[in-house]
Amino acid sequence: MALQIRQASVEFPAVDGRAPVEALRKIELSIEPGDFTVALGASGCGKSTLLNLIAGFLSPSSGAILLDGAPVNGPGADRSVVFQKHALLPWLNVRDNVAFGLKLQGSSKAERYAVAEKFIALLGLSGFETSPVYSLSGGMQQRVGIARALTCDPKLLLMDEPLGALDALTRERAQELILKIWSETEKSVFFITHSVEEALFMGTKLVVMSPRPGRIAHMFDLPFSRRFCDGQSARSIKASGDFIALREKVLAIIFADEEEAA
Ligand SMILES: Nc1ncnc2c1ncn2[C@@H]1O[C@H](COP(=O)(O)OP(=O)(O)OP(=O)(O)O)[C@@H](O)[C@H]1O
Repeated sequence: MALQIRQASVEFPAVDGRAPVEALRKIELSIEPGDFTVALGASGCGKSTLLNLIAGFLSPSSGAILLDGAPVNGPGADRSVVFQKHALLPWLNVRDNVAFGLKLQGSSKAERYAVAEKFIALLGLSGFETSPVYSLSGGMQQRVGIARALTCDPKLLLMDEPLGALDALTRERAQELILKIWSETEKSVFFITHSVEEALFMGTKLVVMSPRPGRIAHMFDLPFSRRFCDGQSARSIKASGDFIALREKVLAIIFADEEEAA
């Protein structure tokens, strides 16, 4: 599934006497099958607005969002969203949370539990099927959220800072897990983060955005996630000279953009 964003702008109307907000200006971006596109940028530069456009939660004020050439008119089962706060249903156990999307689609209990089982295992949650989600750690709850997003077999997984609330060690493990799932399922991913290191490690394509108005300031093709999927360790990738050099380059760009915008 290919997604094209063509000259898309979003302006939020004036509310309570405040000026309208030009959240995105003329965004031009393509996501091809298998791409892992990461959006990085200062707070308020429009990353979540861009994700909401792709998800179909928002319509552009001008321009177009096309999925395989057809305009996106709203949310669809071909796109699933994972939020920073996992938005689980606290009164359901792990299995029923994971199977929830399929229930909404009308699958039988046997069908949805069979699919849920597969993703519970893929996310390393076997043995916790009947645990209430509130009894799990933050990292496990986030994995339940990712398993739930995967059960509907979306072509494009949209992740809005999914690892932002995790401690450093859990976050590194979750990064590796997401890359493993991405390479095994061959899905396309659109991933938002505030961490330059995470962005460089995870993405095949990096989109650096700048604020006021939100726009794409820079784009980079990245090799590191494919190296990880080919067997190189995450630590050795993050400690490599080309990774560190690009990290410093991207940091310098972001700081320069922020100074310019200030
Ligand atoms: N529903 C809304 N109504 C009005 N303004 C909005 C709305 N949603 C977002 N904005 C504004 O649009 C701009 C972009 O917001 P957005 O949440 O997309 O940025 P972001 O890059 O995701 O920020 P963060 O990294 O802090 O999550 C901000 O100035 C924000 O205040």
